[in-house]
Amino acid sequence: MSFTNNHVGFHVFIYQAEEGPSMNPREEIPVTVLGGSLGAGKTTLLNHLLTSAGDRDIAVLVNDMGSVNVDAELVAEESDLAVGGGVTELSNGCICCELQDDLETAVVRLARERTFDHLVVEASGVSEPGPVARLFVTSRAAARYDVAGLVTVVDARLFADTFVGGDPERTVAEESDGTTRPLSALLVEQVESADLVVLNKRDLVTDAEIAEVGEVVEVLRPGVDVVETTYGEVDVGRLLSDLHDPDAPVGWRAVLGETANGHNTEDHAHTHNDTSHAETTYGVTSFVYRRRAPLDPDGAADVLGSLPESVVRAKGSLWVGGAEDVHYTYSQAGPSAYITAGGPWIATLPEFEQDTYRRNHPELDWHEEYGDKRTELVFIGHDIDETALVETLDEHLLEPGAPVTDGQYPTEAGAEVALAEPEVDR
Ligand SMILES: Nc1nc2c(ncn2[C@@H]2O[C@H](COP(=O)(O)OP(=O)(O)OP(=O)(O)O)[C@@H](O)[C@H]2O)c(=O)[nH]1
Repeated sequence: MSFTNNHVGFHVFIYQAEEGPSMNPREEIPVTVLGGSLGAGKTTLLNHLLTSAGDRDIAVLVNDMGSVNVDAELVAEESDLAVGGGVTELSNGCICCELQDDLETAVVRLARERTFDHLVVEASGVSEPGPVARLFVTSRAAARYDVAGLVTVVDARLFADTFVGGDPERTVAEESDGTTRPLSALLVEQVESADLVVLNKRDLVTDAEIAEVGEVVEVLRPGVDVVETTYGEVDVGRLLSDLHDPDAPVGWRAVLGETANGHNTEDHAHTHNDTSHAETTYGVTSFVYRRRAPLDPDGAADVLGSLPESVVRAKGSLWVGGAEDVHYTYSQAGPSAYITAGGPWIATLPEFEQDTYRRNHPELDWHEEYGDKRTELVFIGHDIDETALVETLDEHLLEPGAPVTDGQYPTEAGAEVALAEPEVDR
């Protein structure tokens, strides 16, 4: 079976086992959200899933935009051939006409109209699975569904080339509507939100490369389940099992000593005004740079916009000279680095607001003089020359309140400055 149409929206395929659905219709339906960069092997994995579904009735929802159309055909076609007509399209082949991109309406309606054991949603190429999964927790869909897992399919070859000293063929992730994001940032964020990481294209990397990729994945998302596959041949039971842990640690937060909700898990008194080290995990190292002083904006841009290649991931809070009220955040993943203006530091709020905030956030690392204002950056990578990096950053520290004449960053909340961006695909 194949079909073509020019609608934008979602396609749903339901693989119906011969015995019919086995679940109680009133139970919440488990949802697995499948993410991964363009070409990582999501469609290949979906085809494997549908051909190995056994007695499960699985609904697969794929984002139908431009090139993804072809994927929809592939899923239908291949599964059709392999399982003998078990895959059917919902609502005359396309539910997009009235629903457009309204995934929420689509899944609520799907649960009402059809009975199936498990929903698999393919998140589109440049998105992270997290926001799609949140839909099943916070919207009307929450009543009918339960998130079973966020699965990220990683192109192991591309990941190795991007983070393990290679030379990536692609550096920018592009959606069919023309939206682009640095591929490195996307790869990191997709791993950081995963419950299960499928390291696909195992055949294209050496044993040493896959070991290094595994190390980086582990430090980005400590304790995450990892499975290595070729052509997406993952154990279906494992893929669809209940894997989701909303409190699972994110690497950079763990290095800071924070939980998934941003709360500190330890007393940092001993690390004030100094760098602190996390355990070395599998040879990938991480450390925190903490100072109770602002950085000069030009210097920060220079250093943080051209970190050594040994740094895979850096993230944290910036106190910037000349914009002393604004809590900036910094985020780097491989060759991309951004500074974003956040809200005000708590220390700049009226006193009663500070008190209320601090009562509600007793874990907030508060300095007698500077409150929460701090420069606090986590660096994760391979054999980073920590001493050199710390010295360079220290050279750009300013006295709190020192005047800054140039190099200002925008101060309105949400404003972003790109310090480093990868070149568009060669
Ligand atoms: N060598 C190798 N190729 C693979 C593997 N898995 C998938 N491929 C190939 O990689 C290409 C992309 O695979 P897809 O499954 O279409 O990837 P995708 O993530 O669905 O891609 P988009 O839908 O474009 O985001 C195809 O040519 C697959 O045949 C693998 O394990 N090894």
